[in-house]
Amino acid sequence: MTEPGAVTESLVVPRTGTAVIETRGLTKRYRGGQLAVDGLDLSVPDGSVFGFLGPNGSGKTTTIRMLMGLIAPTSGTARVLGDPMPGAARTVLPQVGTLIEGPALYAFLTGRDNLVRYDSADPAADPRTRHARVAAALDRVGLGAAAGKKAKAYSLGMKQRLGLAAALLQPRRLLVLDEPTNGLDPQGMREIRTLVRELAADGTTVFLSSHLLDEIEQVCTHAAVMARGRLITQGPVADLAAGTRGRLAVTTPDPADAARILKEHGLTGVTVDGDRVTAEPPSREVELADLSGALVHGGVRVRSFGVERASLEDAFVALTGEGFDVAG
Ligand SMILES: Nc1ncnc2c1ncn2[C@@H]1O[C@H](COP(=O)(O)OP(=O)(O)OP(=O)(O)O)[C@@H](O)[C@H]1O
Repeated sequence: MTEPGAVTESLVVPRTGTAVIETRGLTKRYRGGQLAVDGLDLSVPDGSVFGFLGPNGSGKTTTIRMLMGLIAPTSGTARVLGDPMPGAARTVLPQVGTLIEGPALYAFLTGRDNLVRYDSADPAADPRTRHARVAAALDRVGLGAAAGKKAKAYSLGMKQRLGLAAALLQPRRLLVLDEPTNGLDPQGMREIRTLVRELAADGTTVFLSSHLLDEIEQVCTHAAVMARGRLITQGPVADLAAGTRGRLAVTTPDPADAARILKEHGLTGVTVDGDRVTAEPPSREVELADLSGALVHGGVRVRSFGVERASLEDAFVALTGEGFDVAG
């Protein structure tokens, strides 16, 4: 006989497929006339690590400001955790942890006292649990041992983690992080990325903006790609590049000869980087065998030969016709 409890449990439907952030035609034109965000339809699935990717100036920060109710859209709508923004800001924002434009820290206070002060400014925060919550948040971001140090002695990466700890003082359904690794050294970047993965594994949806393609590929399950205020594409990261063909790559100690032969066979976009020669792949699969044959006949010693999996960068270039300008 089935226990009633077991039956009930099997009926619990996980919250999947719902959008934590949803925008329709979201548009922002600044007073000077600048169209910063243009008709954005964004859908951020529950439980995703969602990368909001675009070169500098593509409208990411403006979008985040609208999502958080900090500025009003010119037109269109935004829903966060199912409720309209900015209308429902008072009920929505307490469920959202944010790290936008770097944490505001008091340099002469310790990391711990910064968090105590931050928590005290939150009217909804229970002072009786304050010290326990502060300690837990510091541990969560790996700052337990440095909690007694003044914030001015923290590295940039530690300051950023302290900002994240502030966002984690309350249980959150959604974390919104604007360029969380900006300005950090590789070690600091790794720490933040690891932390983001851990937070997501705990079930928190993470929405993070970045102008770093490899960061999105490393950390995110889903992404939206912006260029000049418009959404180029969105979806699972694995699918975004799937529609794009990767490049033909040849590794060889004879790169100049290899490049010449590829060009002679009509290949375009041939570039040489050390012992690596890449090109736009030929349009028909059968030509690949002819090409490798031609290289060998031409005396090129081939170490490796093949069409590589397309990266998000390849997809961006294919979709926009522009290079992904990280320097912005
Ligand atoms: N307050 C403002 N008034 C007028 N124009 C603005 C304002 N804020 C941003 N812009 C312009 O809107 C466009 C989008 O800027 P936004 O900051 O949203 O882009 P971004 O993708 O976040 O880039 P970044 O990473 O450099 O902040 C840019 O052309 C920018 O110059």
